[in-house]
Amino acid sequence: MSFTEQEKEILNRQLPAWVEASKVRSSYGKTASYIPELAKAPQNALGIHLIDTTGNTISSGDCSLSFTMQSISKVFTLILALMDNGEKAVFEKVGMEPTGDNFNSMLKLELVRPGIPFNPLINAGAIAISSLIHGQNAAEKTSRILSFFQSLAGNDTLTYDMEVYRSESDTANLNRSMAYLLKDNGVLEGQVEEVLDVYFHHCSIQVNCSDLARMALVLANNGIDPITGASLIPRRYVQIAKTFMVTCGMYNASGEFAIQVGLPAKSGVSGGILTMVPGRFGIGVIGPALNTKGNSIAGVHLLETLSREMDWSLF
Ligand SMILES: NC(=O)CC[C@H](N)C(=O)O
Repeated sequence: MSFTEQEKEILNRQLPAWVEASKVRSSYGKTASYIPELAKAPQNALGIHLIDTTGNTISSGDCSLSFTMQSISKVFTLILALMDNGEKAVFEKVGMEPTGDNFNSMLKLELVRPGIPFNPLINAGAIAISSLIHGQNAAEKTSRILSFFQSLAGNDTLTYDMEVYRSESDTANLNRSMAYLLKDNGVLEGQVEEVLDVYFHHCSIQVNCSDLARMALVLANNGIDPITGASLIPRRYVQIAKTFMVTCGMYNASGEFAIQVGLPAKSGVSGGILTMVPGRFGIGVIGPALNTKGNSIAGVHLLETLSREMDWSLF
């Protein structure tokens, strides 16, 4: 369904002011620095792009900014792993529950038996998912992921930011230790370093807000790209992905986000957020300064405003 005349009128009139008001929040956050390359992002940027099912778009702020998908990619590698292996095989390796811990925590891998990651959207779970992607070797798996993302974004120029890839790969001591623990627990298939290479590659796929919005639109439309009519994801797997986005997509701030915004969403440490109004719009947001939970501080504020003013909460 297209933007209504009233929605268009309100968004065109108010969105720039809402973006400006949320931008101010950036000074209370910080760009991620544990991946050194990410610290170079413009701290005060904020942009948003919306697309409806007939292809109308509305955008405001710093929408031309490119950034890496980071954890947002986990939604789509989960979907590809489901398409490759089916539900049963995937959920033998990862659980379905939120952790309440930080996204890169390995605490529960030792505390709870069996030592499988709680869900596919935390780092441990996404690394396990990377090992389930079909392909002869890391290069083939990586290129299958990239082509899948290109088709979802309707953009065959999507590629990796190799600086960010190298920066993460060179400094990923925590993810590396987690991956070796998973291997020891019998969760990871294949060679640990190969699995990590696939994971670092998909985290470093470079996008802008309009790519995210278009990918979100496919989820909002239950797996069919409404612009081309192509059926890209089985509906059941979209349902699984959207449910995880509500329960775990904003890490251990997912409950608060569900109350304040009430939309399925996934954030990444580059400051991107992919969200949607199901059946209606895909939405991409970028705001590199993060809050203490690792979510874009200005981006979350902007989505809270939009949801409240436009009455978009699903709940
Ligand atoms: N929260 C995130 O976006 C984390 C992704 C990042 N590549 C990491 O593994 O640490």
